[in-house]
Amino acid sequence: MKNNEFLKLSAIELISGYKKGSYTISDVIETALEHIEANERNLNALITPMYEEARSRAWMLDAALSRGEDMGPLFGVPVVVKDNITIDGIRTTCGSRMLENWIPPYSAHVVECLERAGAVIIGKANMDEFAMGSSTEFSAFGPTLNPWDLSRVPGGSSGGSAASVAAGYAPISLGSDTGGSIRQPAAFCGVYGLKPTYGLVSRFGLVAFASSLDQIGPFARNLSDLAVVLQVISEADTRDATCVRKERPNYLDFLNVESLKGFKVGYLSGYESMEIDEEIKRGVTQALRICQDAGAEIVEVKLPISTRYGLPCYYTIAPAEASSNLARFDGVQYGFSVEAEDLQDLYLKSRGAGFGPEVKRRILIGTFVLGSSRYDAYYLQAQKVRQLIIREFDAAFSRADVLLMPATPTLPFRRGEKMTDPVKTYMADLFTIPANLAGLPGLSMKISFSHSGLPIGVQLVGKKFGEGDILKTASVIEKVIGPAVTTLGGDRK
Ligand SMILES: NC(=O)C[C@H](N)C(=O)O
Repeated sequence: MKNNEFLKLSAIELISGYKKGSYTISDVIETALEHIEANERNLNALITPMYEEARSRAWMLDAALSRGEDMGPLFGVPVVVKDNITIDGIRTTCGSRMLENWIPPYSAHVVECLERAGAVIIGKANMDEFAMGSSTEFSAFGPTLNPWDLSRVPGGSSGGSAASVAAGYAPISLGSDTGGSIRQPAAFCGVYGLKPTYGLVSRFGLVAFASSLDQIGPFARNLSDLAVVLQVISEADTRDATCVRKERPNYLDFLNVESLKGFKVGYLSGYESMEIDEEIKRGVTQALRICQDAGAEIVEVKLPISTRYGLPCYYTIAPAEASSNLARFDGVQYGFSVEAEDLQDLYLKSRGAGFGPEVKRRILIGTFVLGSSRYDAYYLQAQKVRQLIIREFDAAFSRADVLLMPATPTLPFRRGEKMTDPVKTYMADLFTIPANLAGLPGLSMKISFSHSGLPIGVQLVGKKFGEGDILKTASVIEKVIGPAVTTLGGDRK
């Protein structure tokens, strides 16, 4: 096998090659690291590549393999982890100057799970600062570019995680999604990205942005890999009080279904009149047709409150929570500090120099809506709208098992295009935010490529803990359109 071929393999294919002795884990990791080194100058998908750690872990796993030890479900598989998820001893920057030199003394629950499963973490992915943004242009470490077109953004905030999987750095990666940060970059980079149900995956070790919305989830290039990672990281954990104790199903059981007979797919109507890219609308229609051909009943669903008020509701609640969560970065803790005259001056100067423009904007908005004279008019009102959105989804799920809709209103946009107008950037989350507000799982997947060669994504939203329904529907679609591909000479179809 030519070395580059390793980079196109799925996690499951890699493991089967190790088992057969076709190549070693060190061969694969070395190839991935060389590929990263050759491409990072263009792509900038990683803030911290972990060359030495990955090499020694690969060596250790090869030795374990030769001793015939048990292989976990991600044995020897290269993985990239978003840089707001802690790894013991590896700096975790959150894309911010504020944490530029912060080395956490503990690993996130999901990282422990990955390591127990045998994964080899090869780098920490670039991201919008503190996960605030939709283009990865708000990283203090420079923007990540879209591997399908370097003049365009990869989406955000988990742009580095999505770009890594699309560019063949690793078959899987982890991101976090507060308002679309997994699903929107997955759509822009043409890969799978899943935001699990709120409470399915422990956030222990995830640096908090908006705690009532944040969830960690996987990126992959095919559904089997995605299901394996979900299985591995969704292990219950008492260190996150929101992580549910209920038993998780075997997510692989939902794949390889032949038919959707007796299953109802909700088609989100009413958005056609909005400013949505025509090719994305056609992508949704194509996905619906595949479901229908597989025997699903297509029912019309309306979400008028979510589509109209989801965005302002999110951009009130998320900044409010962020302004509180980010209060801990005060110039005293976490290492970042600036010379100052007194304590007040230290706060002002450290926060002034440590945070970038979008984070400052969110803190200002959050502090504003929580002010005692404005709390009722903004924050409380947004909480009421959130309840209405939850009820609206409950009604929709009394008619349908899953909902199918666009992942984003536009194809990947050009670098710099939306930097001067934050509201334009916020619009990128139009279709992803409602699932966060209602705590529901959502998957974004590539359905095809546009005439200009850019990936087109669609989104499936499920009931609470309905990841299985999503995987089942997506697997029927994958069977027709094939898995996602890397930019390494894969067919764009
Ligand atoms: N964090 C997210 O899920 C992304 C969202 N675009 C935001 O900036 O809040």
